[in-house]
Amino acid sequence: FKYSSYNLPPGSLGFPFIGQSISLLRALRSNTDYQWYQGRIKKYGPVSKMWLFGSPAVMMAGPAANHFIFSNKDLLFTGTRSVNLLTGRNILMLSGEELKQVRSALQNFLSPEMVIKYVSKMDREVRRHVKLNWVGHKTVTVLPLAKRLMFDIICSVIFGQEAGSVREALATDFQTLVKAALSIPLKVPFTRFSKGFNASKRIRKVLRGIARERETLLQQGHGASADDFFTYMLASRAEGAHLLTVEDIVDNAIFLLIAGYETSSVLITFMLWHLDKEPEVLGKITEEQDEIARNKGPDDALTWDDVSRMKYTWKVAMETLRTIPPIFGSFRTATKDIEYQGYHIPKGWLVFTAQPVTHLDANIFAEPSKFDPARFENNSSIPPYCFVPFGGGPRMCPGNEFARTETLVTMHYLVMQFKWKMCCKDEGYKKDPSPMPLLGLPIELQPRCLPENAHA
Ligand code: HEM
Repeated sequence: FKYSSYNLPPGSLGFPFIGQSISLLRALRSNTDYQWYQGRIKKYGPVSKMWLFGSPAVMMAGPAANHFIFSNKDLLFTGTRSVNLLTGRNILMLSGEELKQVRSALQNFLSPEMVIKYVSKMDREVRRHVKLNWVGHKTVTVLPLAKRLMFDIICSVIFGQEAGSVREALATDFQTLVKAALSIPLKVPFTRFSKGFNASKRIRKVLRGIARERETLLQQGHGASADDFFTYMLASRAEGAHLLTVEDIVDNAIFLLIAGYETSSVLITFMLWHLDKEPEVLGKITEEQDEIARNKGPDDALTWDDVSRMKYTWKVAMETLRTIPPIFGSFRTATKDIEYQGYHIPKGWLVFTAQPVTHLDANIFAEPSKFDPARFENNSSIPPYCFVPFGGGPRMCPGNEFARTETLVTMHYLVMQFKWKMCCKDEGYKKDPSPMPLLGLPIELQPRCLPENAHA
């Protein structure tokens, strides 16, 4: 009734607050989400309305919808209530001048010029992990190991020299926090949410302490050589680049730590999952990595130049991101009434687009279910807004170069040192909502005979 003068998109809103949430979450869990989106598109067309996650929502599909969502200035990022309560005032919740300042600071901190400096830290962490958790083991379970590795890498960049002690203290709390992010925000003891909330308080206390310490060091003129996120943000504040308080810097550090390890660990896990089924692709990656190793001494760390030569390995990563994107969709909220393809979208409604709709469209990617890294041979043949694992437009993932580099460094050492076989050949996966192999991907490991002169 409220919208009687509006031309709302087709589709039923269903039960208020619940609507289609359970049905979408169920489809994600059973890995039939693509069929779920297609079912709606067939029934209502590429734009349709529903209730989702407590809000009236509009699902849009296709490259034009991706473009619209990524670039419309009246659509804002929104976290769920749980995410907002757990992670505080981070980049996802900001708008206007504050967003501009934070976005620019994070983008600079993760820019290619900075990532070049992080390669040696990544190399050190990957070698340490491989030695500790992989070498000498007959079987390992990939997902938890990849998560811990990616967490330690992002910690080494956020905390700098003190990363070791901080990450030991916080790793479990971060896992609890991430698990709570999609829970119902009930502060009742022993619920997922209240455990996450307590974890977030502990994390915030430790990070606040570190930030204050770095602030004092900077004021005393001792911070110049520090290379951690806190010093970087405090120094850029002193130069007038932003006005963030210590509390804001802590909130953004928490968000970076989460954003920085969940997604890339999924990518690494599914690269190994695909490679187990694709011996030819594995052969080509191995050739590329052997060639890089051949030109290095046994203890030489990988360099930016080495990473830049891993072109085929990155194509395999892109094909993995196309087939199993770590983030299934982009969500925004309309800050005022807007129009899309003749339909009205009222202020306050959620708008979302799902990546698989374009990633698995046969008109864009021929034989979409085939795993074929060669389709990325010529990137310009992929039309704009069709391959969007990192989103697009002004809010595109600023960590994409960081993710590319840590993924390639990790794949180098895994491919060089091991052959692997999935313990359960037909292990499938679910999305909860990030994709995860049903058993976490247990694999049998065998050390690989290295080519002559190769480093490891
Ligand atoms: C394979 C790995 C990754 C994937 C697939 C990925 C994907 C994404 C996507 C889809 C978005 C949201 C885009 C949107 O809705 O428009 C995003 C945002 C973001 N990502 Fe990533 N990401 C990855 C790794 C990383 C890493 C390693 C970092 C940090 C070190 C990072 C930091 C961020 C941040 C800060 C945002 C929010 C940007 C903003 O609000 O403007 N991501 N990412």
